[in-house]
Amino acid sequence: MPLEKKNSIDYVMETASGPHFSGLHSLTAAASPFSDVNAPNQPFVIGVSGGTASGKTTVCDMIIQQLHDHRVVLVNQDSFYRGLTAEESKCVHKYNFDHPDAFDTEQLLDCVLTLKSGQSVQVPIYDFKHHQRSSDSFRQVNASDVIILEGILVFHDQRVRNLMNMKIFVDTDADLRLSRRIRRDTVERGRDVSSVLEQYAKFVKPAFDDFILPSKKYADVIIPRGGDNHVAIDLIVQHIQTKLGQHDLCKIYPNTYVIQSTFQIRGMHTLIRDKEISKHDFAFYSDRLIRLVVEHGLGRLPFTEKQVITPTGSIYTGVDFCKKLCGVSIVRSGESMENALRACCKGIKIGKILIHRDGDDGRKLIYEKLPKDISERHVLLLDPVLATGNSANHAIELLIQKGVPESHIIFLNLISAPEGIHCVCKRFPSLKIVTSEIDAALNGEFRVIPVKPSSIFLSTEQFVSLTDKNPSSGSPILYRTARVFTAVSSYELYIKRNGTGTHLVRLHFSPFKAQNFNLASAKFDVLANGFLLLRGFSAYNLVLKEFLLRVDGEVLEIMFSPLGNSGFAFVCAIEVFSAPKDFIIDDGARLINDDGFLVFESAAKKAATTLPLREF
Ligand SMILES: Nc1ncnc2c1ncn2[C@@H]1O[C@H](COP(=O)(O)OP(=O)(O)O)[C@@H](O)[C@H]1O
Ligand SMILES: O=c1ccn([C@@H]2O[C@H](COP(=O)(O)O)[C@@H](O)[C@H]2O)c(=O)[nH]1
Repeated sequence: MPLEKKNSIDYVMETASGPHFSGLHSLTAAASPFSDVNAPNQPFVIGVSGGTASGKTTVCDMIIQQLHDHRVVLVNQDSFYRGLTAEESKCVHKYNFDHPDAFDTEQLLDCVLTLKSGQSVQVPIYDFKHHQRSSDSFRQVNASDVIILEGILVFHDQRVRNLMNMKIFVDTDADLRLSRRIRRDTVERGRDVSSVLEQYAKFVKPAFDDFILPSKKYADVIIPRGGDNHVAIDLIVQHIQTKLGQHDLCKIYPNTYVIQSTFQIRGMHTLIRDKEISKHDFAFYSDRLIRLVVEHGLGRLPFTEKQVITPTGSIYTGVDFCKKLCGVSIVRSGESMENALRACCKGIKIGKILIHRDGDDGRKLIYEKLPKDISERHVLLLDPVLATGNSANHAIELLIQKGVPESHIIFLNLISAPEGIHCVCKRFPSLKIVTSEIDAALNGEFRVIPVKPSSIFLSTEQFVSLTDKNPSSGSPILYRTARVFTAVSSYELYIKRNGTGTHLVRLHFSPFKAQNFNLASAKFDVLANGFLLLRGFSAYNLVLKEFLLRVDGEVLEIMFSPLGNSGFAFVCAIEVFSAPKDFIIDDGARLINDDGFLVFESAAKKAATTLPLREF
């Protein structure tokens, strides 16, 4: 069959037999071919060592402060002091706290390995005054992006060193360290100066020379003057941020860009993923996130240099935006990104692609409405969730068939799954993907649907609201207004959480004349979640149409598609009622007619129109 025919709306609608899914399909982790990349990102482990009172804790605090947009946990080697036995406690001044054996290194190893595996741990609490661990309390340390392991001997054991991605040695003058130690131990640890000096001479200094200083060679970075060295700390933080900001997939596919994560962005993601979020907040925060993605995507467009004269008469050399641009949303969910795109690019042209699954064999049908000159434009392809990537690939293929160079396509997502990134980037290496978060992987429970769950959401701005100025007497108010759509437009109705079930859709059409529109001359198709409800429909009188259809999910999309010369569609009112789940008998429904009866199989997967009541 010629492609033209295959892509025609008629063909799509004729052959449509199942509901449309937005491309978000669940895969079990086991089924995923990308298990290596899907494994949760390993935390970045930083080891910080140095002599006593060198400023290790101070440096760690400064790093944590600057890494404010990441989850960072600090693990102190001190927490793993074994604690003294009753016998040892009696002559504490003979105990060497600076020898590697003073620590339970096996427990420390376990702790870091557990945190690296993404689990939380209970870290012991050590009391320096009594040289004991607390017997009944622990500090809960949660899994995080960065683990900082700090202590005088954290570089001593090779197994601990091997867990570190970065090793920092804080190098502070010995005299300064001693003076700090005297002050700290007398003020904070209840010691007297002579015992501090005695311990220092007997254990602390020799252990520094024997174990700590020799471990300096393992350091990747040496920070002279500890916390006073702001330049070194800034450089370290920048390096960590680069490492963290770069998702593994961005290293594999350099054309994948994840917008820089901040607490604000993580906070917004936390909100929109919270099943308790209100509709209003969901719409507000997802829109904020989408705008960030759109702005980032626009930043990936080519630009030309431009000079302007400022009000003070000087020349400002800047850049000029790329003008040949358009948005294309993958219907249905992509439309939720259109407003953000319009807010950023005034008057931008927006096209639509509907990917329609044809049966269960994976075949797809495509309906499109794209700007005629799309081949000359850079395309921002919109779909908030990149899941398996199948729908995206169909949409991209279509754009390329329309003459858009692959490198002129920027695919914007709110949330991307690794499967989707692999699927799209492997096939289209020159295209760019911009996303605000890459999820761990798709799994059975992963069903983020970032469409705006407002009770009803109109996806277009190309509509006109009409009012009948001369209504016939007694005409209900419902029929005195209408919405006219001059382009493919859809309403998204958020039904309820997991609204799977049968719904009655009622459409009201009352043709009147207003402004330059004669509603009786409108000719259009109406689709609901991909089902063709009305084909080539015109309303010459007041018409009420009812349909029963099953909705799998939370969103019911009703789409109006103007046809032929009329160039517009209209509707006066839409009503949706929920029916009991088993309202339509799935198998065995029969239509009795003169020739016998017709048996319907999988009736619930089809749309049914109700028949007008007649008087006999
Ligand atoms: N740059 C600095 N200037 C002044 N005091 C400092 C500085 N760095 C650390 N200190 C002080 O020295 C003591 C030991 O510092 P700390 O960071 O706890 O070292 P460590 O963790 O290496 O034992 C603390 O009392 C701290 O306030
Ligand atoms: O019960 C204890 C345990 C340890 N110490 C001393 O503490 C330092 C290590 O901590 P820093 O914060 O790195 O200075 C070590 O030199 C031990 O001597 C102690 O005095 N009593």
